[in-house]
Amino acid sequence: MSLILAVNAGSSSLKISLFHRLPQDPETPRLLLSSSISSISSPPAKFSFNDAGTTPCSAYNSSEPSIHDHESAFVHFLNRLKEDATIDYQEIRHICHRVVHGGDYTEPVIISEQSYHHIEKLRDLAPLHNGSALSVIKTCLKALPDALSIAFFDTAFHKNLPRYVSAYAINQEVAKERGLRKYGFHGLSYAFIKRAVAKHLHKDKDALNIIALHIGSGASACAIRAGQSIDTSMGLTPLSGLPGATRAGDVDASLIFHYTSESPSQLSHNSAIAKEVHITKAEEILNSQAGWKALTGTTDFGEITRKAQLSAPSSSTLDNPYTLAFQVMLDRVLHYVGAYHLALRGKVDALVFAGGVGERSEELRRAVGEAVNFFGYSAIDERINKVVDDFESTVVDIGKYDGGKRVLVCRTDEQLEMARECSLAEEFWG
Ligand SMILES: Nc1ncnc2c1ncn2[C@@H]1O[C@H](COP(=O)(O)OP(=O)(O)O)[C@@H](O)[C@H]1O
Ligand SMILES: CC(=O)OP(=O)(O)O
Ligand SMILES: [Mg+2]
Repeated sequence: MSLILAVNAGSSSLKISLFHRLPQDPETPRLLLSSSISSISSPPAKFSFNDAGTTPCSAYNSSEPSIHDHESAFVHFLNRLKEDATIDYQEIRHICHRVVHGGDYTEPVIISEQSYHHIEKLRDLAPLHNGSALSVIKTCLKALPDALSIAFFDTAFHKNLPRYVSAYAINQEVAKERGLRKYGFHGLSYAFIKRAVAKHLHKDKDALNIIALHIGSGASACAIRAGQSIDTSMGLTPLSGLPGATRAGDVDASLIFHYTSESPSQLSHNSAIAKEVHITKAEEILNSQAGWKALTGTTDFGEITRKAQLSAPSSSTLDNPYTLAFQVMLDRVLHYVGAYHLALRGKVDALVFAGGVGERSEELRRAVGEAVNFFGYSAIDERINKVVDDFESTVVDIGKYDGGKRVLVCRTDEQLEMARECSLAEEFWG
């Protein structure tokens, strides 16, 4: 039996799936089990382990205060896997690792000393991700030495961004020398979404035009034309664009120099108020002390929608921090949907919601749906929007059949995307 383990180190979670590769059908690896550790950045972490191979499928859930980072999360998973009587973990031949920043690497690579160092060098450009992925890779090399570790990059999907989209308006010699350009992220998710939506719409995936929203702890939007990413909201790092659970998203780049602990009255008496801010401090503030968490105190977008007043916002309802956080998110999402609608010249097959929030927040989908209706998207069918979780299919159509462009929810699966690519190229990996 040839097993493929796929590991996805997200900013707040570690998602792991184990697949069986069938040589007669390499395109469709069969899921044997899946596990997830969520809320890693807001402990206690939640651990789940679902054995899809047993009938009925057995599920185990627990709260794990001992898990404090991605490495301890992975070790916890491995210990649980070793106890599983139905699986022989020694049969794992390939381990696929989602690595968010690949820099100039645009294809998956086998982990070697050279590729490991390449990923390590990019650590600062994905501070919530590359280091965590490397800690899991290191654990795998030690714990499963006979399996081949392969890195799959989020950035790869955006490799053909037009130069005028990827270029920042800065000195291009410096930009080239230091690799300062838009890379874009969530690429494994967008690759999965592209295939799943094309199948759902019975369209050739290389003729598909969609606006995809991957909204989880990290959130981004992507304009896909003829199957290719032509713009995306994250940039040099996964910080820019939409706000996330702990990330600020787009802010005026000068803001960080003014983000000091001094009171406004002190500031107004100072002639020079901009401070020297160390880069690591700036990164920490914008990546880990911002986003919905900074606005409301919680990283859980579900809690935000439960506590927000969702009717039309007014100055009094916006005093409620949950309402403010919801409206900020909605405003930024609409900003990108509008821009990408134009980038695609209105030729859009579907608007697609994905990611932990996109797949679960009926409220955000409803609010976005209402706003984009005049662009010719179908009105949201509330009977479906409210019960998306009850559907088993990968793609759920939440738009009414009123002749408009489709509005879809896609249960994205970065682990399956990697396992599929790995399985198709097994001979190449050896
Ligand atoms: N019922 C829900 N409604 C809205 N948001 C939810 C719900 N459940 C989870 N979420 C959000 O999903 C996010 C996790 O998304 P996910 O894509 O799994 O994360 P990651 O970015 O770590 O991969 C959490 O930050 C949480 O805010
Ligand atoms: C790129 C990124 O932000 O990923 P995630 O949403 O999984 O943290
Ligand atoms: Mg994720």
